[in-house]
Amino acid sequence: MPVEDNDSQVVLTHPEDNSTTVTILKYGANVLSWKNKGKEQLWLSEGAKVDGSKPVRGGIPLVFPVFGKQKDANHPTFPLPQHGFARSSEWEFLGQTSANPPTVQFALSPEQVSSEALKLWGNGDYDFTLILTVSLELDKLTTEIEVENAGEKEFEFNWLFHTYFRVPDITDTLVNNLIDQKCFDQLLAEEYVEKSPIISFHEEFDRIYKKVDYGKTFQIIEFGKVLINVVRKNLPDAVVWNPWIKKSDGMADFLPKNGYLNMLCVEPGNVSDFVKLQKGEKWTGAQILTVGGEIKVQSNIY
Ligand SMILES: O=P(O)(O)OC[C@H]1O[C@H](O)[C@H](O)[C@@H](O)[C@@H]1O
Repeated sequence: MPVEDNDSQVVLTHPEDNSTTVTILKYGANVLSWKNKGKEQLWLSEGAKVDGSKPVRGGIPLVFPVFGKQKDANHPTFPLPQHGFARSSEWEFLGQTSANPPTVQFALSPEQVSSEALKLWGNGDYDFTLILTVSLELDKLTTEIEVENAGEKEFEFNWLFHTYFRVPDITDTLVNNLIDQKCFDQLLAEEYVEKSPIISFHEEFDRIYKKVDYGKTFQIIEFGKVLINVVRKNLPDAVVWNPWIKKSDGMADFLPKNGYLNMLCVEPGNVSDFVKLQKGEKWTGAQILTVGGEIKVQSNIY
């Protein structure tokens, strides 16, 4: 069975390799697991709630319509909770759109969002349709989002795939191709230009890399081997995050407590500004994740 629809989850299995699978929770349309040839690629907290009682800690949470907590009291996203409501709403499973590569779609529109949450965004005056498409290939997972303004009123939103990758040891993990990119360091609350040719992790890390050329591939590397390549379509920004000891200790659903050693978030999105959609307009963005391959060194001139 290439696609199984259980009550709360949808499981895709690659027709040519039954150890290549992806599991998606309908709540949040949160990818919980991506196994490539038997090897798990994503980190999911052992304390993650998958019963719809709170957003999932791990996998690929979906961030919409705001990233983080809005500071501008005049912006319509200001009343929303951190990272919006897409990750805490039950999405509708639309079904399978292709058998090979196995591909499925999920939808979110105001009917699926709690009326309390809806009211927190533009007084509930916005109408929208979100379609998430998840496609599983050998050595490759693609997640694509389409946002449509289905109402009368223009709205603005952020989008982000908050992808938690599983890594053997964060202290041996590197990320390349962010040199010379503008970034906002959320810990220092300062903007500067990244000068490291390759990023390493020795403490809490929380940076928003802004408007990075689409030709750039971010590679997660360990001991000279590429674990994952992250390619973006129409998602200019990337958040890189590891909570380290103190921050993960403060998150009740972050388990085991030393789990920060085995995870790294590289999160493609549109968060440094808002996407604006007029009535009837559509916008799409995607992340394309592939396993392995050669190291690519890309400066700003390549
Ligand atoms: O705890 P959450 O609401 O899931 O947010 C988890 C993290 O998301 C992003 O990566 C932000 O850059 C972090 O500042 C935040 O801590």
